[in-house]
Amino acid sequence: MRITKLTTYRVPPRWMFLKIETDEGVVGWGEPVLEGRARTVEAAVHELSEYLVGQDPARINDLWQVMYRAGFYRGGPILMSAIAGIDQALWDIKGKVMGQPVYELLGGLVRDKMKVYSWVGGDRPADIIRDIKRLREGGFDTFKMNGTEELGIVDSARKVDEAVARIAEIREAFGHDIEFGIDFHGRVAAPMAKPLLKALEPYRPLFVEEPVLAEQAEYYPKLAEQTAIPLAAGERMFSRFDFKRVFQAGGISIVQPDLSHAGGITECFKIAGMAEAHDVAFAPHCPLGPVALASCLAVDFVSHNAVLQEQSMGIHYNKGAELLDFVKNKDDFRIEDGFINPLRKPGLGVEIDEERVIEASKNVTDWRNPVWRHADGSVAEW
Ligand SMILES: O=C(O)[C@H](O)[C@@H](O)[C@@H](O)[C@H](O)CO
Ligand SMILES: [Mg+2]
Repeated sequence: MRITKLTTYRVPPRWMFLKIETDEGVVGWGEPVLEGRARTVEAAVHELSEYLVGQDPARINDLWQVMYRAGFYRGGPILMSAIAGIDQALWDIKGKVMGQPVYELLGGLVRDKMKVYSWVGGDRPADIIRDIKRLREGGFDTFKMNGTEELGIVDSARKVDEAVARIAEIREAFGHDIEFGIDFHGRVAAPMAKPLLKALEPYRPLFVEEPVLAEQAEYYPKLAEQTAIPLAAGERMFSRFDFKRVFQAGGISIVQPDLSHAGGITECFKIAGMAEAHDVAFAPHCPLGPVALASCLAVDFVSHNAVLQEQSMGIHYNKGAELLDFVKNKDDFRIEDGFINPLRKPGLGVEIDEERVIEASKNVTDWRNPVWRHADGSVAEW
């Protein structure tokens, strides 16, 4: 079998799908995208396609190594997102050729269902109580929310109190009948992470995500020393080589690589194994589309230390399209009591509605995250 064509489709809300065709008619789908940089990743995919066309799609490991190593420069969000989507599509092809879901090719199920969580409260964490009440009716009991709005490198006790009051209100309303992660979203600098974690401690969140930015990873073990709250990070780390330093330094209890940013199934399966060796939980980041989610699930269902899966149904980013709008087999993604079942169809288990994808790709705006500024006009982490 030979790869014959790679076609990319940028679609709302901010995703990109990749279709890889072969000379035997088997087609694989991937989701190579970096939120806000879809066109850049698209260019990287098409640069890589110069090598890929004519190659045997079955040789995923060799193709991965060539894409990672043979361009001299390596790693980082753009290239690793391009590789991720191509890798996903190659696994989709392999599964379809062998008539098996990808998780079977990776050794079979370690669990019967996977716990998922839902975002609440949006960019500026408001209306959280309302969102939680609504989602609980849908069977969710685990959530994630932003911890703060703009926050200065050093900021006031009042800002800390505002952030904590929101969490106190949630515990007041729901007690420990629900669990939630708090995403600091890179908005909290090291000087403020300490007081914020200390003030949040009594409310026992399930985890705090990106307690500081990935480029400040040396603070993870220091922050972990001062708090019992499990710390999570990973959406802005892009390969085993990024994660290995975090495992060596310690401090992170949950790693959250993104299957569409960290080299795909081939790479994230290895990251999950590295995490297990360090007694670290695996909880893939996935505020994206259905192929990204299916790729997460393929690794979740074969990883003993997979604990929680992010999914984007109802997320504040999904303006213009929802998670399953481009999927024919919507029912396979049904979430019951906060769990999702394995996608049992061959390959990734996603039947893409190609006509709808093509239609949506004709008139797509380029999503950009907002540029936030502090009161003094300086740039604020979003
Ligand atoms: O945890 C999450 O989902 C992420 O922090 C998410 O909010 C960002 O990755 C966003 O998608 C970037 O544009
Ligand atoms: Mg996050």
